[in-house]
Amino acid sequence: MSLNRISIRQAGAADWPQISALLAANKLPLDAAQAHLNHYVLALSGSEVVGTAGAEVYGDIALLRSVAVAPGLHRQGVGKAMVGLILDEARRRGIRQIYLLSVTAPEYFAQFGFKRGPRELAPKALQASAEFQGACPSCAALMSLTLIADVKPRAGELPVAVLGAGPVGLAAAAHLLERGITTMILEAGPSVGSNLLDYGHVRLFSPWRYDVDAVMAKMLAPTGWQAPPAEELPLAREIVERVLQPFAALPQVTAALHLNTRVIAISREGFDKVKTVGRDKAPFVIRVERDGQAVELRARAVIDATGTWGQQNPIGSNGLPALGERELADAIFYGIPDVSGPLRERYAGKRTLVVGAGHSAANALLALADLATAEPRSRLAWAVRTPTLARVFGGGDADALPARGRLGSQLKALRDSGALEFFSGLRITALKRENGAITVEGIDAQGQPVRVPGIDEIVSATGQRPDLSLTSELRLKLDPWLESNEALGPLIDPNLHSCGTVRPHGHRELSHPEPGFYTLGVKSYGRAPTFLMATGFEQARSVAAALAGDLEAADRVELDLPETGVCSVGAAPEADSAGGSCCSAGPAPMVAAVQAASAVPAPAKGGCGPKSCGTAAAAPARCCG
Ligand SMILES: CC(=O)SCCNC(=O)CCNC(=O)[C@H](O)C(C)(C)COP(=O)(O)OP(=O)(O)OC[C@H]1O[C@@H](n2cnc3c(N)ncnc32)[C@H](O)[C@@H]1OP(=O)(O)O
Repeated sequence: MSLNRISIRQAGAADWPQISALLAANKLPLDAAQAHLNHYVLALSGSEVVGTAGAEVYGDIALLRSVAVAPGLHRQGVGKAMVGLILDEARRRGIRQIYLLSVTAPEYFAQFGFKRGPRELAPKALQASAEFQGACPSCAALMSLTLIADVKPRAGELPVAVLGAGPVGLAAAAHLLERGITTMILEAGPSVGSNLLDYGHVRLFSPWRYDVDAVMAKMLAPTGWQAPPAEELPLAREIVERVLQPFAALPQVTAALHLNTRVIAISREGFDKVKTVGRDKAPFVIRVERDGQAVELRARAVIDATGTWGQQNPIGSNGLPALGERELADAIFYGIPDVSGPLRERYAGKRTLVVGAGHSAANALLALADLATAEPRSRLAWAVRTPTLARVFGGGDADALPARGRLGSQLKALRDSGALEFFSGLRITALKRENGAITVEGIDAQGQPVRVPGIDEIVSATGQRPDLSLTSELRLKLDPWLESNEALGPLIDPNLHSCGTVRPHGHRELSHPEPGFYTLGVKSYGRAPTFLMATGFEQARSVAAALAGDLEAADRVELDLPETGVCSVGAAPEADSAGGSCCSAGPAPMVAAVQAASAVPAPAKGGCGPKSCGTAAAAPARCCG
């Protein structure tokens, strides 16, 4: 930023001598300022510091202080530019309220919207700060400015609740906010993208261009956010770091986002599932657990984008936990363990059985194979329920997502190399602890009993299923076996399709007999393992348009998904939802986005005034600020 020949930049530790000289010349306190320099900005004329402003940040509140401009440059907009910058950065950081103490310039700060208030009402964190503890005199006026208002819907206008702050939930929130719809995002985890972070080490096979929702990108653009390289493949955690966290830091998103808020159940106010008359007018009631307390929130519509990651399928081939599975839980990892990172010791030198035929299993097997190379005592076994492996190995070079094709080809090469014991057509029925190891029991493709003794660890990559307990009091229409939205079932049934192309679909397919309730994202596919993040973004666009009453846009669904290269005509060889088939792009883990480095904007920077009381006209000896 430059005002004629004045430039403004963030302060650094090396700037302290010039900053302290300017503050002292303006009789502003130095106490504790140096500790907050990372939230200070400077105005420079050449290399000379001619202005400064700073903030002390305490969670989601801040104290503006140290606003000073060299006398020869007063009233040229330097102060305004610095304060404006600090307020913008504070909003971006999610600071809800900013305070200041000033003796000389309350009227000056009033032009930014700061209002005076009783000093006793300042939050405790500020009361404990150096300025409140004596650096500013007791007569300094307390002023405050609300940067992010709490989401309180206007009378009669309840928010739309988005359940889940993963990529699709946040995309839905982006589309709703863009349309001016009051939105409330409820996320069980402590961070946005909590599920993605669970397998953050996994490289996804969809390049960035499929992994960033267009409206999220549009909302991020004014912050200086840079889209990641379109053709690069992200790690799962990079999607969180490079897209979801910067998006969540936008003030309007921060204001709508409730972390650590687990949805327990959803119903309609005053209506159980049976009662019909007037049902469509009744608000939704969302029961959540927050800080150990059950709380009920109201919403005019609900978008369930909670995914399926929290509900891992069991190992038993009949969909029930294998006999003994629960008792052996400490030796079973459900998902994709980070064997080259924190879990290396758990698997090094062990005999590990991977169960599952999807991309998650492939990732786990390839990582364990690398570990076995480094730790030759490690041994690897792989069990799949299907006797036919064409879909497991995927379309290779014919796959429109090269990384997805490569994953299948690498897995085939590993199997062909003999580096692993391979059990195809194994339907696991029981797990037992025998002689200090696990014995796996099952039936082979010919119906003959199979026993695999001597397993130390099991990685279960058998896919996920939706948690339907949240919605048991709502009227949903689900596919009887996929538990997907009913209308999507025939489009994605792995018994019928071996192909990744899903007909474009939107709000109509995603709605239920329960008016105002939509299932989006991986959960809309139920147990079908073929969901792509890009599908979810289009779902979000269509549903937000429908909720805004823009049916023309809502019905104009457009979806261009990459082919798998293993499309077959007619029925697929065998349905096997275990851990994501090679249809489409597999479960969310394998599908999403890019690589990292936090794109979260730099923290806010920002001061009290003279250190003693008196009127400004009397030019007090100590200013505050
Ligand atoms: C929270 C704290 O930091 S409190 C400490 C405040 N700082 C001080 O007291 C140090 C001495 N003062 C200064 O350094 C400067 O005068 C500042 C920082 C208050 C203002 O910076 P400047 O760059 O001169 O102001 P800027 O150009 O941004 O704004 C000018 C406008 O504010 C108004 N203004 C400037 N100072 C004051 C003031 N003390 N009270 C009321 N209005 C003021 C001017 O009338 C002008 O309005 P206009 O544009 O309509 O003419």
